[in-house]
Amino acid sequence: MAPLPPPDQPPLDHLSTADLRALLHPLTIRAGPPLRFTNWATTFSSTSQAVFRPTTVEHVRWAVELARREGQELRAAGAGHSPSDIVCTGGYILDLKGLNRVLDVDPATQTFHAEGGIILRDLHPILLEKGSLAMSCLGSISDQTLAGAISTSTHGSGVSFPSISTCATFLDIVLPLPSAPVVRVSRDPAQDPDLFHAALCGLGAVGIIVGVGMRVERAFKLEEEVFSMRFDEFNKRWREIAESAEHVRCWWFPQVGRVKISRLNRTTKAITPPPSALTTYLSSVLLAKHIHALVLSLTRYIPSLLPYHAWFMWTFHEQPGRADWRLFLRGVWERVVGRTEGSEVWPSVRGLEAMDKEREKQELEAKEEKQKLNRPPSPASSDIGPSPSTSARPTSPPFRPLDADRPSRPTKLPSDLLTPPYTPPPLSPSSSPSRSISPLTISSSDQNDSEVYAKSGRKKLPWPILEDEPSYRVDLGVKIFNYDCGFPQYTYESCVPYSLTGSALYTLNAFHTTELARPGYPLKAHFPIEVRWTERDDGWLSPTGGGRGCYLGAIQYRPFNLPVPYRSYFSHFATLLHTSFSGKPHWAKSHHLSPSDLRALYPRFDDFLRVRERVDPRGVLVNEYVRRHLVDECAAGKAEEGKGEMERRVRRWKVRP
Ligand SMILES: O=C1O[C@H](CO)[C@@H](O)[C@@H]1O
Repeated sequence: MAPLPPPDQPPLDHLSTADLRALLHPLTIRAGPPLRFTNWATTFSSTSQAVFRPTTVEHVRWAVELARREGQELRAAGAGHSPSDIVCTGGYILDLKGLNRVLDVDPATQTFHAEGGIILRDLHPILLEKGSLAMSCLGSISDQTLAGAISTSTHGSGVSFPSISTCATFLDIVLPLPSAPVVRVSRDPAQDPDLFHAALCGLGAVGIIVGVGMRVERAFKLEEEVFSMRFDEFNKRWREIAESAEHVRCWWFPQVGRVKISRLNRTTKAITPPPSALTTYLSSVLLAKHIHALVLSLTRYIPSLLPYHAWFMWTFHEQPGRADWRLFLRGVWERVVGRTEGSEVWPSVRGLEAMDKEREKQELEAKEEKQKLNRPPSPASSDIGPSPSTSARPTSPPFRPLDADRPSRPTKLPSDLLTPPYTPPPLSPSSSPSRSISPLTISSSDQNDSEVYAKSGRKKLPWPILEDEPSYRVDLGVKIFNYDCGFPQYTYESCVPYSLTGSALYTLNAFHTTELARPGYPLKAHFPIEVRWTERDDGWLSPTGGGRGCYLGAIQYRPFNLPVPYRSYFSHFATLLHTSFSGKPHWAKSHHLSPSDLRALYPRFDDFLRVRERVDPRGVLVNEYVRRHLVDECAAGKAEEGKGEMERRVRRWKVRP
């Protein structure tokens, strides 16, 4: 392990525990609300002994050393966004948000070095101002800290874009070893690459990430095209769609049988004017927040309203075409007569038989796919390999690239990102996928582009690919990647191998459609289901560490912060994806897999545990989350007993509901 330069880390042995406490005193909170950690979704909270608010790496070392000497549990807290108990502890919490400096931005190598506690939202403007740089891919929000996003393998969407942590070039980590050393780790064989690969999705269990070196790209604008499709068409043509743009993300409304698709490409076109303040208020605040929350709170008592509400929100808020009451009324009518457009699986006996047959076929495919997973990956392919069904399926005409009539643009990152085993691209500006654009100035060629776009961009594409007008907008990358995720929510997300996307979607649709047909809609599922694709990466515990993947995410909103039923729905959703498709849960989202379940999914699971034991032999960083999912089969066993665990947790730290 390569320690940082010695002046940064004098040994701590000369300090007694009392000295450490005295040094930490001004940074310590021992009373009041901050002692109660609550995550963003207000779904998990814990009361700790003390919260430390370090502003320097030295402060972090003192806190880590104190916890190690006292035998206290210590967990790093970032922005608290994770909808899980990953941070919860009755011991010490290290609130890293004060460790938020950007130490270096280098436009020449397109890299930066920042402290781990910086929130992504605060990092973006600094990268832009200091180096005209931007992160290559982001998820739907930038509310997480840099270290938090790395530690949980936070992802965006794009078949050529791996998770955020893959862009890390080095990490500075404080270890809970004697004297709390700070080490710099990287892919370099001299810089403990094992610890680096463990820390790329380290779940706060392999040290405290205080510094991050990261590869970025020249700041860019994105053009977004939004259109919608019937689910069955989407289910057949998902691969064409996923590979048709740099970033593609989809929101599926199972109650409506349609999918909203957003395709993003880098562009030099002019930024499009935002909608008026009134339109934004009516659509994004009044409708998407207040009315949505009001109806969802009613559906806690009358769940049969949910499918109608899905049609309402689809018609008036989500679908890219013009809002039209007739569309909503058609949805209501279809619901009344018991059929949902866009689904090939009708809830009739005939439909259910067909569904069972197809299900058997899917299971067989999944089995074959699982067997393939156990074989070493072929060096020629970046995903697990095409499934027999998907490769033999092209019954429809090829998906027409939506910008066929537009100037061509780069669509992929360098091919060395796609070839396993993963080796990071050299940090030379010439290897960057980006182009020299200034996002803040609109050149005359931008204006020309804009005219071309205005003339050719709004063509209606042929039935049945597009039934409504696509909509377009251009803005800075970050403003397009991120969007308002509404209000607090329970979420569950699972990553299935890329080639199983179609089968997994089919199975989920069969499940939703069957449940939709049951009187009173006991499934009580909200909407939408998010569908996003991510390239293979090299984190040992990254869900896409073994190959390109498709993330499928369910959301149950908490209107006005009220609890809603979600366990039964998420448990079906999770079990379907885990058992039939080797689905790996997103680590930041609450799940029930035990160490042995996870060992079967991750070939480097035991390597991770070995590294963990090496850097944290006293288990300072082991909280209940880490025990349950990584190190203690017994803790997980108790969790699987079901309610027992939940009740115990409610006593130790209140879980709502
Ligand atoms: O991935 C996701 O991020 C947002 C915010 O947590 C959530 O809506 C979605 O599942």
